Amino acid sequence: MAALPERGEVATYIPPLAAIDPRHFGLCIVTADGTVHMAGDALEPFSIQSISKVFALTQALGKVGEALWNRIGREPSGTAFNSIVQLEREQGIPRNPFINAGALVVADVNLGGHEPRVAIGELLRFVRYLADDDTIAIDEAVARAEQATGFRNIALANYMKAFGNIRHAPELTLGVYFHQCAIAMNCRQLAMAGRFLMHGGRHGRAGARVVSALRARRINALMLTCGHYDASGDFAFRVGLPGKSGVGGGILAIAPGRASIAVWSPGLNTSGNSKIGTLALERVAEATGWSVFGAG
Ligand SMILES: NC(=O)CC[C@H](N)C(=O)O
Repeated sequence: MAALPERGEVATYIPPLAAIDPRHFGLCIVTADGTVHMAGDALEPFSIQSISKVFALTQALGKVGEALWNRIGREPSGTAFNSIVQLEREQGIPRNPFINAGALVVADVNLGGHEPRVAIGELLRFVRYLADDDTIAIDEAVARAEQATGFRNIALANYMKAFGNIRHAPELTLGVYFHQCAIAMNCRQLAMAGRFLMHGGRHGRAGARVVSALRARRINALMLTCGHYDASGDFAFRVGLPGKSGVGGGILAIAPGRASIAVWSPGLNTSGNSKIGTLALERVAEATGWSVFGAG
């Protein structure tokens, strides 16, 4: 699937993602007053993949609070999303919650001694609540494919288990992780779900509190510094907003106080982030002046 190299290449290591047409493009911007702007395939569902790490992190912080940081760092890794190299030197403590190793520890926290389906159901309900949309569902074919081919993730979970930083049987923790990555959403649903991060932790501008303002600020900070793996610096340089990508080609970006933005284009750059999605966000930031670093 390298027919359109200027759009990047779709992820092929998860078989159902290899079959997605790279010509898709969708964009949804929800502004602070609740106005929804959409373009292209904004209502077409796609696999949110690592964007789920934002919602799972929020869930885990709700369960164990700041104690989470005893098991996960808050520094950019400078390595690929699925890298294992730092874990040996750093005693099984992942650099941050957005690389796969960190997200597996988050999944382990969310599992919390229950059956995987309890943790998965809880996350799905949380995402549906955030998006105000009960139709959001898990694509079971994607979850099964990841379970069958996710050897790197299986290695990461087992390696961290050896350090005692995975508390459950690794296959249970992996089950939670694979299912959260397989949540299917469209750009509109995703932008709606990101509103709490634009509104300082509130569901809408005057809505119920989802998390404290401090927690929302910190999640945004982690998205800015770690949301695009070893390309997080480049994303901050080009777009200037907290953002989280997924290998399904989606990106959720937050302009605090101004907008929640979701973009989807399945072709990826070499760091596994949507190539055209990043470009589109760069253009949106340029056109609107939205940036956490000041307009320009
Ligand atoms: N960057 C991503 O979106 C990676 C998520 C994917 N499920 C994986 O574990 O490899």
